Amino acid sequence: MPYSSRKKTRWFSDSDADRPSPTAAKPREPLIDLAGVSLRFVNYTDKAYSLKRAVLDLVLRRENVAPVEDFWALRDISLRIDRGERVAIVGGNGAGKSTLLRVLAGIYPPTSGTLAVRGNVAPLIEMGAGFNPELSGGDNILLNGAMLGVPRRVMLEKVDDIWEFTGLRDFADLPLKYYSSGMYMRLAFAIATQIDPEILIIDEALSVGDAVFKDKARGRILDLMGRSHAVILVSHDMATLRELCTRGIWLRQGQVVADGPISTIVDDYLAWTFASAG
Ligand SMILES: Nc1ncnc2c1ncn2[C@@H]1O[C@H](COP(=O)(O)OP(=O)(O)OP(=O)(O)O)[C@@H](O)[C@H]1O
Repeated sequence: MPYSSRKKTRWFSDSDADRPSPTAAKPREPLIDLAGVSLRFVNYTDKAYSLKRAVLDLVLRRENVAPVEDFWALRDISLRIDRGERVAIVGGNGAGKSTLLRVLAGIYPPTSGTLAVRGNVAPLIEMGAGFNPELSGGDNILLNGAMLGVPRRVMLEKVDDIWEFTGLRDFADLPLKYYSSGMYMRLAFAIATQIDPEILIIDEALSVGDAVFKDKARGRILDLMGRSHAVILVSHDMATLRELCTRGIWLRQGQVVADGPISTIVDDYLAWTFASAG
């Protein structure tokens, strides 16, 4: 993935990895380091801003005339994730969880602050976003593989596994536009998980497909988690987070309100949720 060109993102070098930790007896190896990361979305809020006015602005070369409203989805986030950690991000709707994952995956560059990442990142986010509905399932496997940076030769070796896993081999030549949404997600999931990630980022991907496929998908995610050096997981399923994660980070309105052992964070978050609901 061509993340190295992204602004404000520093990628650790191998020499960083070799450097002994000056403090800890058992060195902790940082894989992700965020310092003061904030992210601003610019929302165009003026409902009266019409196409006609946009054309006039263009013709008259008027700039920035549509009123905009800044929205800070992440505010001053500093955190470090070490090798071996399995981190859950919890928080209510709109707290900034998915946005934080996208920053970690290099999809959104921070507006301010710095992000350093060591290792290749596999985001199970927006799976199938690069699919072409006009192409067959088979062609989409190769296309998606290329987008994930997997060489065609390697992807060809995986095709059989992908069809086996999805159970959709009979539909390999069918254009994707004729797949049901469940079939589409199965294929997207199978392709996205044909990778060998160092850092695994998962956004609510534990509930893909029908009951049978869900079990298979979960098994595959557990397998990937076992092979990854660090995992960052977003889910509203607190029981799953307790089971799979070691550490929790609680986000509220784009800020970290608590960071600690998973059981403490889930307990505190649930207590706060019920207290604020009642
Ligand atoms: N592309 C965007 N443009 C403008 N605002 C956005 C954009 N993406 C997200 N937001 C806003 O940023 C805030 C955080 O969104 P985000 O999707 O990160 O929340 P979340 O914690 O993942 O929520 P949920 O649990 O509902 O999925 C929300 O207020 C959302 O409306």
